[in-house]
Amino acid sequence: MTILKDILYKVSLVSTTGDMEVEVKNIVFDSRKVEEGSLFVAIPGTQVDGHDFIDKAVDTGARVIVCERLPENKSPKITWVQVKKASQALGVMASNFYDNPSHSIKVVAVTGTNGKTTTVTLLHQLFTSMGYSTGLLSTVENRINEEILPATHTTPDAVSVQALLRKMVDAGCTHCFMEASSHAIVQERIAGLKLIGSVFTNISHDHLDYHETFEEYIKAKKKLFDDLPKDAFALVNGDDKRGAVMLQNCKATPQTFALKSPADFKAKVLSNTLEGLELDINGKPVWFRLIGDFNAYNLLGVLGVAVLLGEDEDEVMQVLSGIRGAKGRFDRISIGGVTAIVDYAHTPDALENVLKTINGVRTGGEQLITVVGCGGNRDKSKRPIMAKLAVQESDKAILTSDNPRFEEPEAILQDMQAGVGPSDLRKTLTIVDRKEAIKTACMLSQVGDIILIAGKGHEDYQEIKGVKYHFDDAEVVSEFLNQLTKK
Ligand SMILES: CC(=O)N[C@H]1[C@@H](OP(=O)(O)OP(=O)(O)OC[C@H]2O[C@@H](n3ccc(=O)[nH]c3=O)[C@H](O)[C@@H]2O)O[C@H](CO)[C@@H](O)[C@@H]1O[C@H](C)C(=O)N[C@@H](C)C(=O)N[C@H](CCC(=O)O)C(=O)O
Ligand SMILES: Nc1ncnc2c1ncn2[C@@H]1O[C@H](COP(=O)(O)OP(=O)(O)OP(=O)(O)O)[C@@H](O)[C@H]1O
Ligand SMILES: N[C@H](CCC[C@H](N)C(=O)O)C(=O)O
Ligand SMILES: [Mg+2]
Repeated sequence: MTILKDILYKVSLVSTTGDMEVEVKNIVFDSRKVEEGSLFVAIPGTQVDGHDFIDKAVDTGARVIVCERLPENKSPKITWVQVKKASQALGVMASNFYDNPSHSIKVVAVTGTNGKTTTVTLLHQLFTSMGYSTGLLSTVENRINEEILPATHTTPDAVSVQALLRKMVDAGCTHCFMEASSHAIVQERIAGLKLIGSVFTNISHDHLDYHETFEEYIKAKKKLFDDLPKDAFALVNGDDKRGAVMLQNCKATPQTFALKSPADFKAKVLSNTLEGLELDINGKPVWFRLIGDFNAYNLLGVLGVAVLLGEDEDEVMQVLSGIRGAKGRFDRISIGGVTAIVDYAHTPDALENVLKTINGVRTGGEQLITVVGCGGNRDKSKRPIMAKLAVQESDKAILTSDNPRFEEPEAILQDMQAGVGPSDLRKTLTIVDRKEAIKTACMLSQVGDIILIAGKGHEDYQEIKGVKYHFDDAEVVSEFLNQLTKK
C-alpha cells in the first residue's frame, strides 16, 4: 500500500492536515535517509528527539510528516499527521505499507533474558528439517530459508521487521521464528505484527541501564503477552516465578513448560554430559546434542511451540534430537587435549549456568580457566557479579575486555574487580587485551583442561570507540592452541 490514507489504517490519529491521497515512496524514521516522497516519522529517542529533525526531513524531500508534536510553522506543501505515540504508529504504518505480511505467515516471538537465540534457531532448524519454508529473525542472523541476511540487532527496527516478513511471505515461507528483545518491545519495533504465539524463556538481571528497575524490565517482557490476540498461544517457563506474571490478564491460550513444576510440557533430565543431554519426555528417553540443564528448558519450549503449531510430538522429538543449535552457544573446540568452550554468556544467570554445567560434567583432575569481560555502555551493575561468579566457579579466571564501546576498558575492569574477594585474588588475572587474555589462558592450560571464553559467542568483532574490529574468540583460541600443540 502506498497511498497515505491506506497506510494510516488502524493508526490512532490525533489530527491531520493536507492531502491524504498522497503517494508515499517509503517510510523512514531517520532524517538522514529521507528521499523525495518519503514519509518521515519523528520519534523521541534515548539520545536525541526525531522532532528536532523535521525541518531537515522537509528540506530533503519528505512529503508526509508523522509526529507527536506539530511544529509552529507547518509547510502547506506537506501532509501533517499527529499521533499519540509515533513509535507505535511506525509499526502499524510499516505493516500496512508492506501489505500486512504477518497475516500470511505464522509468526512466533520469543522473549526472555537468556535463551531467545537458541530457541528461535532450534525452531528454524526444526521446521526447515520438517520440510517447511521458514524465516528467522535473530541476534546471530536473519534467514529466509537458506538465504542469510546479516542482523544488526536482536530484533530489527519496525520497518525492517515488516520488510523482512514481506520477503519471507513472497519466498513462500509459512513460519517465522523471531526474537523479541525488551528494547524492541518498549520501542514498539513489533507494533502492527500479528503473532500466532509468544514464548517466555526466563528473566534475570540485565539491561537495568535501559529499563532502570527490574519491575520495568518485567513489564517490558509482559507487554508482549498483554498484546497477544485471543487466538494465539502464550507459552511460558513454569519454573520461572515470572512465568505466571506473563500470563496475568493475557487473552491468549496459556501454556507452560517446566522441569520442576506441573506443566503442559514436562521433562526430566536423565543425564547431562559434554556430549549432550538425555531427557525423559512423557516416559520416553530422548537424546539431544545440546549441553546443560538450561538447554533442557530451551528444548522443551521448542517442543511446546511445535506441538501448539500442530506438529506430531514424536516426529518433533526425533528431528530435534539431531539438531545442533546456534553458533557461539557452548561451542566446543578440542585441540591438543585441551577443550575450549566459546559461549555467549553475557549475563550473571547465563554465566552461572554455563560454569555450573561445566563443573557438573567435569571428571575431576582438570582445571577450568575462564576468560570473561563485560560490555561497555551497558548495565554496569552486572560487572562485579559476573567477575565474582567466574572466579568462584573456576580454578583460574582472566578478566578482560568484551566490547568496550565508548567506555575506557580499564574502568570496566575496575568495576568487575570490585566483585573479587581478597581470598580469590590469587587465582585472578586482569588482562585488558582480549587476544592476550585468551593467549594466556592457552599458555596456562595443560592436557585435559577446559578453557571457557564467555561473553561474545558468535560475534566476529570487538567494538571499540564506534569502530568494529575483526575479532573471533573461536578463531583466536584455535590459533593459540594449534601453536602450542606444534611446539
Ligand atoms: C538504546 C536503544 O535501544 N537504541 C535504539 C533506538 O535508538 P535511540 O532511541 O537511541 O535513537 P536516537 O539516536 O535517540 O534518535 C531518536 C530518533 O531520531 C532519529 N534521528 C537521529 C539523528 C538524526 O540526524 N536524524 C534523525 O532522524 C533517529 O533515527 C531516531 O528515530 O532506536 C534505534 C532505531 O531503531 C536503534 O538502532 C537503537 O539501537 C541502538 C543502536 C542499540 O545499541 N540498541 C541495543 C541496546 C539493542 O536494541 N539491543 C537489543 C538486544 C538487547 C538484548 O536483549 O540483549 C536489540 O534488539 O538488539
Ligand atoms: N534457557 C536459558 N537459561 C539460562 N541461560 C541460558 C539459556 N539459554 C541459553 N543460556 C545462556 O545464555 C547465553 C545466551 O543465549 P542466547 O543467545 O540463546 O540468549 P538470548 O536471549 O538470545 O541473548 P540476547 O539477549 O543477547 O539476544 C548462552 O550462551 C548461554 O550461556
Ligand atoms: N544484545 C546484548 C548483547 C551483549 C553482548 C556482549 N558481548 C556485550 O557487548 O555486552 C546487548 O546489546 O546488550
Ligand atoms: Mg539473542
